[in-house]
Amino acid sequence: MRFDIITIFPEYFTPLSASLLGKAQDRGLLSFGVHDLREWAYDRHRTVDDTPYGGGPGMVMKPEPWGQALDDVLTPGARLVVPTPSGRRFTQKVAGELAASPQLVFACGRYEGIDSRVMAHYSSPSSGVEVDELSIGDYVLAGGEVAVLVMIEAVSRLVPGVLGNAESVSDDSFAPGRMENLVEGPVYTKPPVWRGLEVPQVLTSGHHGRIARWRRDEALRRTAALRPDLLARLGREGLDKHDRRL
Ligand SMILES: COC(=O)c1ccnc(N)c1
Repeated sequence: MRFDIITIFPEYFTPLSASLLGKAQDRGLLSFGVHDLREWAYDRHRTVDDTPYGGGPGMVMKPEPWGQALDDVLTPGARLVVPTPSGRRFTQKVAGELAASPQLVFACGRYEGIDSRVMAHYSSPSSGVEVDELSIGDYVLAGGEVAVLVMIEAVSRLVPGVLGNAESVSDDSFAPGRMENLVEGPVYTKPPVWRGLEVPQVLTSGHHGRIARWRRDEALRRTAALRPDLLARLGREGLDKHDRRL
């Protein structure tokens, strides 16, 4: 899977060569291209922004450099992702959708945002590109770069082979299927007792059926306590025949 990022702060993306993502690159599972938008700003001062039409504070990113950059970077079938607080919510489900794309191109906006004609241009059916304006939560950042790091990490771990065999995404919080609209329960490792606190006995019973039931109960309990909004979405169809007794 190919990720391309267009930004005026390419240095934000040095973490991509670290840990999980670095190893996945070495194994050829993922590839990243980080591009400085100013490479496509052809005026003497390499200008990428200007004052907003209609007045108001701040600056808006000019369409010309973005159009040149995106024409060069986008390939057929790519998805153009524009991180913005006004976008649709980025969720585990959306991450799964994006993980199916051959190429994701992220346009990192700064200032008051990117001239809206850029998204309109690439949203037209003739562009052959799908445009997603996505938000990682209800708050505003100085630029889209941090949001892109969040989305790249959430998406790339879903790409087959990126996580080791020992790790599975199917039991993650929010994972489609049994965990959709649920958060995971508590986890434990050695030592068996720590500062007088013991590991729940069921987890050392070796009884896999009971352990799975306990984990499901704890996920429901934790979701009810911390994310009642998710539990409301779970509905009757999201519960299995044993859940009703909770
Ligand atoms: C400039 O981008 C943002 O402020 C942003 C992007 C994605 N999600 C957000 N919640 C904010």
